[in-house]
Amino acid sequence: MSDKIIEIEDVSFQYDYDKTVLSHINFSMRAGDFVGLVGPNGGGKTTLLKLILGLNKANNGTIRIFNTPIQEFKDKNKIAYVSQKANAFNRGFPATVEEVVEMGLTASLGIFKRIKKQHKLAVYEALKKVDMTSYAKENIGNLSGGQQQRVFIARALVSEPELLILDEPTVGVDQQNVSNFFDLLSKLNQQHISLLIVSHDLQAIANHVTNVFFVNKTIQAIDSLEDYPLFTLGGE
Ligand SMILES: Nc1ncnc2c1ncn2[C@@H]1O[C@H](COP(=O)(O)OP(=O)(O)OP(=O)(O)O)[C@@H](O)[C@H]1O
Repeated sequence: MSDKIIEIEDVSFQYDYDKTVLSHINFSMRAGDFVGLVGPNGGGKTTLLKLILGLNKANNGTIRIFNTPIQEFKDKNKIAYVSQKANAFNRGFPATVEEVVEMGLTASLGIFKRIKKQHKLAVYEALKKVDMTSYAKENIGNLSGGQQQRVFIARALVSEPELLILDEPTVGVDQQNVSNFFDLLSKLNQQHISLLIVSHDLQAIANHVTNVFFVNKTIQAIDSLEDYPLFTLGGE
């Protein structure tokens, strides 16, 4: 059995019949990889993530997730997704950090199940992994963008996924915290969580990931980000 956790072969995708967003994509990722996807705005990065998550359905080609054809893949707990702008809570949002992380257990618990002691422990462990235990009782809306993003990672980690998918998690986060955030991702990667991340933070990508791919309708593995001028990548 292959150790590839994602295998995409010759996949194309269109939202509208006259506009191909992704064309003949071949891509794979192995357990333990930390993969970065870069490319211009509108190049199809989020669309590709949604294909992998089963939220978009490919027009052609095949996708295998953890060695299973995507149509048959049911083990949703193996993958966690932190979407773009997940950190858009305003100050008045009535939930504590702890409660937000508990939401990550809803898929396995069902919404009306009581949170038991072992679930509280899982929430605490997840917060520990992102260095946020001291904020457990804080209102989520009172946290900075970078802190909120850590809480979302904790919410994603609480179900113990093997693959964490992140779509531009550092939008609106200042440079110092971007660097700290990527350090955290590297730490998780060392703890055997595979990571697939879309980001415009090219420097952070260059410093942390194991493989980088350039997505702009097609996909291409790249060895050095210096091969691509910043404006082509839509960098900030
Ligand atoms: N639900 C949708 N319906 C129709 N077209 C869409 C939809 N979502 C995205 N698109 C189009 O598909 C193309 C790719 O969008 P996508 O969001 O995947 O790009 P991206 O590389 O993630 O961009 P960005 O870096 O700006 O987030 C764009 O032209 C976009 O307008």
